[in-house]
Amino acid sequence: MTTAAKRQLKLGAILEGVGADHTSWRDPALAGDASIDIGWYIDNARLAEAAKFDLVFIVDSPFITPDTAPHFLNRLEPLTLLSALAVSTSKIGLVGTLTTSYWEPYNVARQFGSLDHISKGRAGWNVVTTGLEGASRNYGRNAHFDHAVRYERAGEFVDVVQGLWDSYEDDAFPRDKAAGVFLDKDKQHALNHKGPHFQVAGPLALSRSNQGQPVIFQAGVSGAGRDLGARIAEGVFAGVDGFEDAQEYYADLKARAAAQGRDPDHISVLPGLSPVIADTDEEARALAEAQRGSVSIDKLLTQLGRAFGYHDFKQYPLDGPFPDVSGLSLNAYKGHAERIVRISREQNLTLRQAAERFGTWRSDFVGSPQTIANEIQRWFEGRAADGFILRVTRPRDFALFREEVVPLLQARGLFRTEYEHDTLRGHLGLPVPENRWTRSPGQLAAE
Ligand SMILES: Cc1cc2nc3c(=O)[nH]c(=O)nc-3n(C[C@H](O)[C@H](O)[C@H](O)COP(=O)(O)O)c2cc1C
Repeated sequence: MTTAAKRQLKLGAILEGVGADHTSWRDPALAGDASIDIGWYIDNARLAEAAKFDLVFIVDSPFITPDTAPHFLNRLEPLTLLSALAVSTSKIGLVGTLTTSYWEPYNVARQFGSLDHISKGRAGWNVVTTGLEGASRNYGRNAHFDHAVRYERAGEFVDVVQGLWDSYEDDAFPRDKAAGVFLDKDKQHALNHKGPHFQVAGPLALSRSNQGQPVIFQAGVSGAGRDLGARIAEGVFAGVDGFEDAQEYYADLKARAAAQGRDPDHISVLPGLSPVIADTDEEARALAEAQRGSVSIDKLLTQLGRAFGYHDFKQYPLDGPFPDVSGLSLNAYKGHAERIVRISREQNLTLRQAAERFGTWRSDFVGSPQTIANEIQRWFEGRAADGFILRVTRPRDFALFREEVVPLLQARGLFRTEYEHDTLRGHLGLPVPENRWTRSPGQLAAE
């Protein structure tokens, strides 16, 4: 485990345009088309880079309903968008979400491998299996893969992609003009994967980048999700519910990684962060209350239903107990749905209280810049987080965080004042993965 002296906070910025909630879009300072305006993304990626963030993060899902939150209703495809950001920035990491349920490993290996070359080693892939059942109907299926099958496929999918990324040894291309030798054929390798879900021959027509391979992110909550994250993830976007829940998640994920023979320091736990910042704690609390109060109960019930595959909670009495949903197939965002049910039962929440608690991002970070910095430090030093992923939408909130909170973290020696590396692996303190075809027999035997 890294000693406290060497540990540095990691900060990411989710670029969410008009917002994944139901009120940010009404902010007068936010253009209504921010989610489809490449200029908005370039501007905010550059602001995050100027504040020395580790990465920008693009979330995604291939299914919407009329009630979906504004940013998700009308947005750009992550990889297309990140390629434009790659040529508009020079240091910050570029992490995109792509589902393993409705893509092919060969294509995904090419796309993220290409982004890694275009960005000179700054690409990351947020591996999701898609929790929204409706996505299946956009890909010719009548039903979504069962949760357990989704994760089985996802594990094999990532293994194939990482195998394809190693198709060429790093010195496979001598490009010897005098001798007329472009490729050393002994250093090109076919994967010839044959598994329960995928058969992929390879090789991939793309060499490795200067960070070896893109960084793998994940956001599992359920047992299966955590096990997959512990095996493959180098960054985990954690959806946690307060400090104690975050400490439990952090300890559990690191233990699962160690149990699978991994260095727990090579998996960063990064909870989402939606701070509400004002000059004083009182003003910030009032602002948070006003923001929360501005979301209609209808919208809160819709957002609550999203974790249950957009189940319609409007059919139940608002001030009655959280309804019995045991008949629902929790095949959507299983971990989130199970946690909502558990907490609602444990705390005897009414449906209204559950909608207010889980229907919008609850912020544990409300206060003056000092208060926010203190709470970030408490989570970081209390091993509840290795860093955070800041949700970027309202300009004022992002500006306050960059200009008021980041300098406090830097003054405390918790966060970088300057980039020391050029790749995403470098920023995150991750090793460049050895090419499997050039590992020594001893290393292969040790695996
Ligand atoms: C902060 C955060 C961001 C997420 N972003 C996405 C996303 O962009 N696309 C997606 O399909 N799922 C996303 N998820 C959902 C996860 O991939 C996963 O399905 C969910 O956390 C439930 O985990 P489980 O499947 O292990 O129960 C996100 C989850 C969290 C906590």
